Amino acid sequence: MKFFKCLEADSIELAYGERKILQNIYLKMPLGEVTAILGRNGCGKSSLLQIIFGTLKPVFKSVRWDGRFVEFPFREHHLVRYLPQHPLTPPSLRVQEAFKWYDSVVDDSFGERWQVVKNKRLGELSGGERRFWETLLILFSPVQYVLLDEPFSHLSPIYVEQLKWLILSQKAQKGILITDHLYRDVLEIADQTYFLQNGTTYLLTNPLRDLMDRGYIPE
Ligand SMILES: Nc1ncnc2c1ncn2[C@@H]1O[C@H](COP(=O)(O)OP(=O)(O)OP(=O)(O)O)[C@@H](O)[C@H]1O
Repeated sequence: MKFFKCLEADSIELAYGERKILQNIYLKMPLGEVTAILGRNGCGKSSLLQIIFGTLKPVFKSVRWDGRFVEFPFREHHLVRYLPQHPLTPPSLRVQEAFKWYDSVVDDSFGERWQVVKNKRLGELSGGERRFWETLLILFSPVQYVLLDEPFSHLSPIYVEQLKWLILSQKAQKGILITDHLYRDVLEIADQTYFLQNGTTYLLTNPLRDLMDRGYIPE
């Protein structure tokens, strides 16, 4: 039997003051697969990604890489990078410089769009264009895992399609954790999907049916 390496998030407890946000979490993110988290606004998805990345300190957590407990995953050499919901890069930086800075590789074969955009400053791009290139900055990083928090937000449908294709093209080399409210697009590329509700993760076995039953999408 073959065992695949994986990143695991287990027994996470998070509270903001008296308010419990996360309390019974288990996520298994195999290398070479896309793992998705869906859930209503405010259920704790972004907080969970930050805990897995290591920048948000919860009451308790066990984040393990290949079975080994990792306190600060973002400090581990080439382990993980995180795309937050907010802009990531200084607006004065040129796109090409940002890619160099992150050691992310988009070569000239990526096409005419790279030629057009590479010398522009990130602050000169539209909201959707900036989101697209910042997502690629993380996606093409030389790391084992990328955590993508709402990468489809602000993107027009053609960009969403391209991004889905690019995420799948990176799967051979990486583990990818994604959360986004464009659930149909997420389900299309996910190998497994968890639903986050009342602080607990549920692995979905029949995603569309389960999402209706849990009140995330209408009947
Ligand atoms: N620094 C903070 N202090 C207090 N409460 C917070 C803080 N950050 C987040 N929260 C609360 O914790 C809950 C979870 O927030 P989080 O951003 O993780 O949700 P989310 O599932 O990512 O939401 P969305 O889908 O809207 O992006 C929310 O109710 C939010 O108001």
